[in-house]
Amino acid sequence: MRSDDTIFATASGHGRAAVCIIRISGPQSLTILETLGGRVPEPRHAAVRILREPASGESLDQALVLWMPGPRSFTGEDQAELHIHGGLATRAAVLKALGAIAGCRPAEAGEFTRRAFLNGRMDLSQVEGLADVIDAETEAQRRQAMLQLEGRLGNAAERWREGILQALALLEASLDFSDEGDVPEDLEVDILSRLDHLHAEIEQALSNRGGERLREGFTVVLAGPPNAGKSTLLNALARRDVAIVSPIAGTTRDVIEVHCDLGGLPVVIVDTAGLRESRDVIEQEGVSRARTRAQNADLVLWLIPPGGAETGAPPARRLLKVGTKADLDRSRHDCDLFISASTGEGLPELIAALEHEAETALGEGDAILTRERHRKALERAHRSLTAGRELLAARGPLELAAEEVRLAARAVGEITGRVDVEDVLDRLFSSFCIGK
Ligand SMILES: Nc1nc2c(ncn2[C@@H]2O[C@H](COP(=O)(O)OP(=O)(O)OP(=O)(O)O)[C@@H](O)[C@H]2O)c(=O)[nH]1
Ligand SMILES: [K+]
Ligand SMILES: [Mg+2]
Repeated sequence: MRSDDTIFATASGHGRAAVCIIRISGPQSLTILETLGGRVPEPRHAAVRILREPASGESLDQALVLWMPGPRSFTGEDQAELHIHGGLATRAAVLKALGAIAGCRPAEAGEFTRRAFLNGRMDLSQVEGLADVIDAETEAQRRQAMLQLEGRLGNAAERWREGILQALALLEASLDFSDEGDVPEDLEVDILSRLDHLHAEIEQALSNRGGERLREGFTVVLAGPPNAGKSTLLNALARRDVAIVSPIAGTTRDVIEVHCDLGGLPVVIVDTAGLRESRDVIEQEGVSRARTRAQNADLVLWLIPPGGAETGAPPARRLLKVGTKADLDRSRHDCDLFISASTGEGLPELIAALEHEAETALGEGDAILTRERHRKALERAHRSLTAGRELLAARGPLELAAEEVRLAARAVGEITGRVDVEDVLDRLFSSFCIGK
């Protein structure tokens, strides 16, 4: 992979479509546009051109073309765009013509965005924000992703890093003083109070887990004895026939997931095998998977059919007891809610309860951290700041305190990619699709 190659890829989805957008980025963008489409339009002005196969002159398609010289482009390089017709043969013909041009090759996954990052057009947290904008399935996820793309996390991280570096500069200065056996006390007090402040801010950001959960979705596991009505409820919540329902106990074995949008919040509903002792090895596997999913869920709905026991629920972070088949009988005690998937009774109340639970867990969209990667980096920064403060307060070796503060700055810098991030890069960009 050479970074001075000119790369191209379809930026729109796969399959037949009215229009297909091909992005081109790199030093040859201008000549490629000229070779295929003739006269190049004004920068950032769309124009209609007939695209021609360079060798034969045969017309390939009528396209809308754009010329976007760097550095004011997405990647920061010279870029061109071809909006061609989205037929499969048209697309194949234009891509083939592009691939035949020397020094021009198909882009790798995430390569456009990688170039944007390397050219300083966006920081790593914005790159992730962009990925999240593309993956967002609900309104709350979209809003959070946009805030990250606009720099909410990146700006916070930069502010912390600068604050830490300022404290470090003061520490280095007092190191010089201490060589003369004379560390001004007010300087140390100043450094400590700066570190305290940063420590508290980072701690607050870490305490909010709503962002990561909003990205991943709030997980609700439907659990209960066989025939409790779990799959029937899943189908009712999904409003489609996702899972097989039958009067035979032990119908469901696999874990079945449905992504729902409840009031703009992402909720993943998970149907599982009925919990019981079984000699059937396949059912045993299903039951073991059900228990694992229940343990990791944000919420377990423990479904109790008429005549069923309220006990036997798997260990869970949070659990609601739901009496099912209320049309038949509702004599069970101690249920939080009653529903009947057949008559629809109690379903609005159940959905409202789920919305409320999701809202409480996902927070108000004010979380700054949205990924495990951010949390790991910030936790390391927090630990180093703690160690640095303690060393300073205990009048320990200043060199060691300074080293901890330096480590904290580096850890915070990983969030935006300002320091040593080669290993982070490959992992991140390889999760992108081609053409991004
Ligand atoms: N009367 C009535 N029957 C229901 C209701 N909900 C489900 N049933 C019936 O109960 C039986 C079992 O339903 P399922 O949804 O397959 O139950 P399950 O908990 O998924 O069962 P397993 O997958 O075997 O563990 C089916 O015959 C359903 O039609 C309800 O609200 N009222
Ligand atoms: K069943
Ligand atoms: Mg089932």
